Amino acid sequence: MNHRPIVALDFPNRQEIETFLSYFPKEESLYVKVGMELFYQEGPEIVHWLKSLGHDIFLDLKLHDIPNTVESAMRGIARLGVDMTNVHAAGGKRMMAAALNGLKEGSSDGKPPVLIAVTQLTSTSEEEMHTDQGLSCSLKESVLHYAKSAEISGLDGVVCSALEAADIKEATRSDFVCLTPGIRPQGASVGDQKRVVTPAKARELSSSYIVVGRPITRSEHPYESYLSIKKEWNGEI
Ligand SMILES: O=c1ccn([C@@H]2O[C@H](COP(=O)(O)O)[C@@H](O)[C@H]2O)c(=O)[nH]1
Repeated sequence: MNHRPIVALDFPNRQEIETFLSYFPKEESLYVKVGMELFYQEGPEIVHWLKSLGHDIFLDLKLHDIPNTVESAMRGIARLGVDMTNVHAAGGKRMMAAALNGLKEGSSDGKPPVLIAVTQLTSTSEEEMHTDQGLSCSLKESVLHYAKSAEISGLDGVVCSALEAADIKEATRSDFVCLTPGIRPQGASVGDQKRVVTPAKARELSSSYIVVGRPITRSEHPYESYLSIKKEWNGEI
């Protein structure tokens, strides 16, 4: 197994990314996450630049709007040539189907990016879900409900905590993707995350991809931290 953790490039500008990437060997092809912070500052050019360096891109903009708006936005995202992107499952089945349609229409090579849906953010606890969202079911039930909705809408998978991945895999088709942020090596600071799992545990619990930000980006030795997390994720330590 040689799976790369997806590195969340949560930086405010390209200059800070250049500094961060200078810790990595030039030939190391990474799978990186471009999120709102970076994309809203630097725009689509940041995607083109990262691709030109040989990196794979997960564009994490978590779209959530009326179906027509999301469909049009996804047409543009497909033209950027990213590898994976996402919406919020809470936008509903019609919105998710429209997102998929937009991606298909926008991809000139007939290979649209992988499309996944956020179920419950990994920074949300069960208690917060009850009070903030007014839901009375368990968090796991809510996540499973959103995962099934995403599958029915034709999406490739979901964003969830690794804590829910095994149940989702059981309830969906065999190649359904469970991309799991909220990853923390043993003893690392949890920050604002609530449903956290170590890289080794995420592997055990059937995550398809792990997304890791601060344990790598805020490390004094980013490349060493990346390699150590990658090894743990691949079951090598
Ligand atoms: O439910 C979600 C969805 C997305 N994220 C994103 O993943 C990274 C995690 O960063 P850490 O620094 O490792 O906490 C971040 O970019 C989030 O936007 C998530 O954490 N949870």
